[in-house]
This record gives sequence, C-alpha cells and structure tokens, in this order.
Amino acid sequence: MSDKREDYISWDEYFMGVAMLSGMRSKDPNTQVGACIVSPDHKILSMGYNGFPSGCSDDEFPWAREGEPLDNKYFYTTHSELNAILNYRGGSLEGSTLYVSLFPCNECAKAIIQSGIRYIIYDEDKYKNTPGVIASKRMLDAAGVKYRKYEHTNREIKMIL
Ligand SMILES: O=c1ccn([C@H]2C[C@H](O)[C@@H](COP(=O)(O)O)O2)c(=O)[nH]1
Ligand SMILES: [Zn+2]
Repeated sequence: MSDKREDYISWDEYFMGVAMLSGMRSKDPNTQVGACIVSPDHKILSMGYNGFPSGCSDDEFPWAREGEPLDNKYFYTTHSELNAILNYRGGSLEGSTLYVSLFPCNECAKAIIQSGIRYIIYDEDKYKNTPGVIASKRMLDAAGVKYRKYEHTNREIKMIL
C-alpha cells in the first residue's frame, strides 16, 4: 500500500485560493475582490469578482474613485459577493460558506443574509472603520451569520499559465 501525500492544501487554502484567483479577473485598478461560495460538503457552488454589469463596457464606464457620482465607479460596480450570489444557477445557498478576499460591505451583507449563506471567511478588512463595514457586521451579527479571518499559511502556490 502506498503512502498518501501529506502536503496537500487545506480546504481553506483551496477555497480562498479560488476566491483570490477569481479576483484576478477584476478590472478595478484599485481593489480587486474575489468570492467563492461553498456548500457544507465542500463543493464549489459559485464564484464572482467585482466589475460592471453585463453590457456595461469596462472601457466606457469609469474606474475612477473620485469625481462626480456619475463619473466614478461606485454607482456602477457589482460587488464580488453579489456577483457570486447572482451567478449561482442551482437551488438554494442555505447553509453555505462564502470565501471572500475583502470583508463584505453593508449591501453585500444584506444579500448574504437573504441568500442563506451562514459563514464568511474573509482575508482583508481594510475598510473596517467605515460605516458600511460597521453596519455590515451589525447586520451579520444580528442575523447569526458567523465570520472569521482567513489565516495565512505562507504556502506559496506557483502557477505557470
Ligand atoms: O463588499 C465589497 C466591497 C467592495 N467591493 C469592490 C467594489 C469596488 O470595485 C472595490 C472597492 O474599491 P475602492 O477603490 O477600494 O474603494 O471593491 C466588493 O467587491 N465587495
Ligand atoms: Zn459589497
């Protein structure tokens, strides 16, 4: 009988890796966010990244952070978590886990709660002091959605594409 490999990646490394890879598709020049939704039995249900809705050209809509509301990205971007929820073509997301590279904002928190996602594993929390993220945590806490920070393992994953 042969011994199995022992240095295989963990579930957390695997799914956060998929979320981060998904974020690499984002055209946002400042913050790329990736999300991966996983079933209780470790099946990937959906993925998403932040970007403009279908039909809204990445070359025509603005990527600026500043300027008039109609001339910057904030009115137009669909967040990675919402894209992952909307991309799901199956039945229910009840009981699922969301891996996401940035802590979800208040708008995403609403969609997460309403879709039945029960756990969030996030990487960065760089907007933790903003009202949006404070409101997000308040809603997630009230709704019983659990969240924890991803623990980096320092494993290097190299891909030659
Ligand atoms: O819950 C969230 C919050 C933000 N995003 C996206 C939306 C934008 O494309 C960027 C944030 O841009 P900044 O320049 O850092 O303000 O992140 C998301 O996908 N999910
Ligand atoms: Zn959001």
